[in-house]
Amino acid sequence: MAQSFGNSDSLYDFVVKDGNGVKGLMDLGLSEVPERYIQPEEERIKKIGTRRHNVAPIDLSKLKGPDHKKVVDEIVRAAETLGFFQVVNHGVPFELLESLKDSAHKFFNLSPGEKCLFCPGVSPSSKVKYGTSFVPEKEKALEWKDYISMGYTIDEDALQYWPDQCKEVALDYLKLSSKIVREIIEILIENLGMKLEESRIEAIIEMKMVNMNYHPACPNPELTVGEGRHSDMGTMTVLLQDGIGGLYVKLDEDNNNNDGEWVEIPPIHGALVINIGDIIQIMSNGKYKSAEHRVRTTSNESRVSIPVFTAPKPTEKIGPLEELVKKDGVARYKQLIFQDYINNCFANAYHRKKSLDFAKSSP
Ligand SMILES: O=C(O)CCC(=O)C(=O)O
Ligand SMILES: [Fe+2]
Repeated sequence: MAQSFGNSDSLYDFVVKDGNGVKGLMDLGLSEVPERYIQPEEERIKKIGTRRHNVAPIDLSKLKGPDHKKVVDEIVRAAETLGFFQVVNHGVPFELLESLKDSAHKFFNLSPGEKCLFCPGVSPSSKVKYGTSFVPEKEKALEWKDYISMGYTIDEDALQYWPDQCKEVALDYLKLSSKIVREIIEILIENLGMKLEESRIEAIIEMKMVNMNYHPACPNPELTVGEGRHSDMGTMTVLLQDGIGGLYVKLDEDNNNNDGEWVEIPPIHGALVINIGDIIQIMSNGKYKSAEHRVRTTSNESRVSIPVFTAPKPTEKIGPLEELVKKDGVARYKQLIFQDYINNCFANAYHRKKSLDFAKSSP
């Protein structure tokens, strides 16, 4: 028998404050989504008629052979156009990818009480947070998503504070993904005719975090979103999605022949998705794209996705690379402190504003 929520506040308390999440809501046996989850028309995601971005994944192992230049060109082209691409032979073992997905399901299948041991204010570390939606206290329509965020500082803390169900695999994944990120950043910077010192590259990916996202099967996928439109505010993201699908990326409106069409990044078994973040778009003076993306919900299966986010530390100064500004004759973005950028992203996310607009230099 489905529990009824007398008003929107009691639903909010149940899902957000009491830590039941969307999973807890679905476990009540709802046959339709509550009002609070219904997205405005323009944010709903149409499955039918959406093209799949059927581009072969890039084989990273070939960077070490005679095809080096060809692989570099593929990476650069993808970063300059869609800002999303998939990679295989990336160094993260297949078994680890499988364990990650299993451990995400294990964590979200815990009771609300067990998951809420990681709720803000209760969690043993401010770097570890279980929650739902994005900024639920500010959002009119909630996202159909629960998540656990695990910020990295040192191995000992990860092994002490991250949830037992996933800490070991998540830590291995974070380390291997960081290597991929470093390698791709070096390629992208070199392609601009520059070389960054090792310490500078480390500085722009100093903050590292693994998230596990959980989108329960949803009775009304046509009305909801698993994740609303956004671009990743950090440097680069490595993403593992399961086989269910539903990740949509917006094509660059500047490319002629389309006006912001959304395409689906199809799941490829064993592949990882690479997503260029806002910081790389800013540093490259707009040459590489941080694309808007969002996630659809599904009616009959629960989806998991596991991103590793990398970003500068909050006090880091960011802006277009100086040599590039000289070459281009214009700075398309201003210099700013990353913390100010983060603050702006959180303040505007629920207004669906493009976070990158804040960094644009005045005309
Ligand atoms: O679930 C996905 O496929 C994408 C997740 C995502 O965009 C994010 O967590 O920033
Ligand atoms: Fe994202």
